[in-house]
Amino acid sequence: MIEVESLRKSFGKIIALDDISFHVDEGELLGIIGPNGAGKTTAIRIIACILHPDKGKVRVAGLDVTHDPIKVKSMIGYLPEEPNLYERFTARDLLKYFGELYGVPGDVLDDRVNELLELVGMEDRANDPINTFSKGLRQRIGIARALVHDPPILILDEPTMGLDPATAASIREFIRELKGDKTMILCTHYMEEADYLCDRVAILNQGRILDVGTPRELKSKIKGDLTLEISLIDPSRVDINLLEVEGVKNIRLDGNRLEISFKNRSIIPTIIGILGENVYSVNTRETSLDDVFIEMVKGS
Ligand SMILES: Nc1ncnc2c1ncn2[C@@H]1O[C@H](COP(=O)(O)OP(=O)(O)OP(=O)(O)O)[C@@H](O)[C@H]1O
Repeated sequence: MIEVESLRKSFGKIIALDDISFHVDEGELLGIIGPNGAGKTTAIRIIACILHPDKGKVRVAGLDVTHDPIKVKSMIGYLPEEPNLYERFTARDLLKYFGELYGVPGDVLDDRVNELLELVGMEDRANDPINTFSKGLRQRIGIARALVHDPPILILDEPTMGLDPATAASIREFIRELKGDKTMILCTHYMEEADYLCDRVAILNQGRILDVGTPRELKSKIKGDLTLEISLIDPSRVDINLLEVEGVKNIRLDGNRLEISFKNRSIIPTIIGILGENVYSVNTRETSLDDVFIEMVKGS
């Protein structure tokens, strides 16, 4: 549905995107994760026809974004990082205004607006002006605005940034409910969010894609499926070479904290045996996308 090929974009001397390629299949939710300034927003703004690329190609449903920007825009709903909403409009009027702008026929517009207000749980605030809304309500109305022309594609830039945990969770559930119906791109700094929602995740750093895969593939490739967190009594007595037994995928020693990742829990007794009485405490946890992100960005 979306094909990005050898995309480049610079702002003066800053190379924001340095030859990136990826695709999003129809009905898929692709996450883009990366540190600040990695180029995430630049990439999605080019796909949404807000920025022009310097080089490379982006096709949306077979249409080239530089040749057919109007048609492409009509297929995309875009929630920017900070949606610029018309403050004095009521929620209902804002949605009607954008519906008209996108050419939603008058006879279906009222129903569509009511449906969207219900979908984002804002029927009771429909007639209140935007400037009375909290950040969470603004995000909800921003998402409703992005959906007003019923686009097949939804692009969300940090939809839960700065929201309290309960509101963030309800927005995540909302995105999850749209899965399959819409082709989606989600930029996020929250690794758990990417893990929970995304079919595949692209890791972007300094304008380059480090890897793309399902959260499971990425975790397994980098770290194995389990991580042993060991608190040591005397880190200077640890010989890392001895711990590199078969099945161990990654070892990190930081102060008195030792992290060892592996695929199969059967090697745990071997490792504990090697460390012997130097072990103060042990904890086992599943490898997270956070681990993958830190490891990849550190090594790039
Ligand atoms: N309009 C602009 N003018 C100049 N530099 C820009 C502009 N937009 C982005 N950049 C630069 O391009 C690089 C990529 O920025 P971008 O906003 O795409 O990153 P990001 O991954 O979305 O970051 P964040 O996670 O902080 O939102 C950064 O170095 C940024 O400063």
